[in-house]
Amino acid sequence: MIKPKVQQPEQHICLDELLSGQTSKQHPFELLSSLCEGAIAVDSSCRIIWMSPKYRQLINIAEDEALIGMPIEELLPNTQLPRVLKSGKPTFVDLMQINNRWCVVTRMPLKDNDGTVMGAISFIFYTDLESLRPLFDKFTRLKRQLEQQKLIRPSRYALDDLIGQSAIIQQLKRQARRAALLDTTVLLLGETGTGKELLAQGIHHASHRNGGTFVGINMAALPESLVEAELFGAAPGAYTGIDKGGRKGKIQLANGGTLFLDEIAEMPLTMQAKLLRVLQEREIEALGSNRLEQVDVRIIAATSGNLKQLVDEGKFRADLYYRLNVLPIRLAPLRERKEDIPLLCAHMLENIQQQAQVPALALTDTAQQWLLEYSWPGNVRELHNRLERGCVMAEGTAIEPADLGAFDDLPRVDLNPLPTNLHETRLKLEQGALKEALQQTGGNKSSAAKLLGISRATLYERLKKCKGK
Ligand SMILES: Nc1ncnc2c1ncn2[C@@H]1O[C@H](COP(=O)(O)OP(=O)(O)OP(=O)(O)O)[C@@H](O)[C@H]1O
Repeated sequence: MIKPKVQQPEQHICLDELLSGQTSKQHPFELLSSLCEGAIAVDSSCRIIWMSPKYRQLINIAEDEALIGMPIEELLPNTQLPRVLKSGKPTFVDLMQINNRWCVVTRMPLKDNDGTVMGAISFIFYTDLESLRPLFDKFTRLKRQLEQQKLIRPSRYALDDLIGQSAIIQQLKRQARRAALLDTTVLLLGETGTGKELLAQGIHHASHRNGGTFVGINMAALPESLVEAELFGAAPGAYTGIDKGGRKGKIQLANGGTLFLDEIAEMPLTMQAKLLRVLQEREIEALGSNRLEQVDVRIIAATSGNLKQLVDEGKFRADLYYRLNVLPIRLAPLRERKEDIPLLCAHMLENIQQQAQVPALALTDTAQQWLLEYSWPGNVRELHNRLERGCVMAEGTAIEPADLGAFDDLPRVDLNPLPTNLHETRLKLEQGALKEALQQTGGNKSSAAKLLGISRATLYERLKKCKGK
């Protein structure tokens, strides 16, 4: 059955009627002005054609200041009236901050009898938001929840996402699978960028807790004053700015799931005592509360430092260290498992090229060779960053060592034209020649040595000398 078309009432004001006063005996703009807390109208080019006295007061504009004809965006940079003009559609209820006061605003297009948009008008209906308090409270609560959700890092990775064929990676995966079954506290030890967070997510994913939440928090990124409320939550009224219902901490948010404490060595000593109670008693006490709450979380902690040494120096609680160190798992640096580099590169290049929608770029043989020779202080994260850089910098169809930043840490050659120490000058010239030769040969050390007329061994020795400078 064909439904009859329902005519929607047009939601706009007819400008001709408005300006000719046909809508009322009173001047139409005066009528509008009396209905609300302020109103402003613009023409089709977004210039002000009228403003009510109350609106002037609201934005602190003197009565005699001439504003007619001025582009509205010069006066109110955040105005939404241009949008209404463009779309020809009204916005009925919007919140807008004018002079630090929240206002409820309604905006309507002004149309002529043919329906052509000739301008737009904005009405401020409320400046006292007390009557809207419940709506406002709900808005604030939802906004805060959203912010908290953003802080919760969802478990996006499974153990299969850990790339590598080396015996080290295979063993790491086996250890992680066993840890996932055991539900005990795990301590991940490894340099920056070795994949500690990735592994923590993988363990959560493979555990019976995978229906719960994975909550990650980086202790190094939190100011000390916020650690307690962030981790343990805060009772209502614990300090100003806390919601009526109090605030949940990360431990509560991870209830039933896994809490990942990254850079645990940075945790302040006072908080270490509270964390110990979580591990021993499985209970927490929110900031400003004297009530204990039971929690069921699995803790995975991680550090790139030496926790044992911190214990010996009195900077980390020994009892907490032993509680965390139940199942330590070491993640080897990339330089100890270089055989994983080709596979990692293949996966990463595919991802980068897919995401950036750029044509496929391969690595030249010399670039591959350089990747295997480099020491990778930033580990897998650095590998990813260098490949991303390579994809951006490559000029031809393949990525050269220079595109990966291979020669960045060779010192810059800056020759002083004035006579100076002969030894220094010779060294600088030598550095320049080495850098130039490597760049010309795309990083191929044998070719560079040939070009310079020295042996490969001498080239290595000179390079070492340059880096030491
Ligand atoms: N074996 C791997 N396979 C695939 N990607 C990896 C691997 N290891 C690390 N990565 C990637 O490298 C980046 C760094 O990993 P992650 O953040 O887990 O390291 P981290 O050890 O927690 O670093 P930090 O100590 O600096 O926080 C991430 O993008 C991660 O996905």
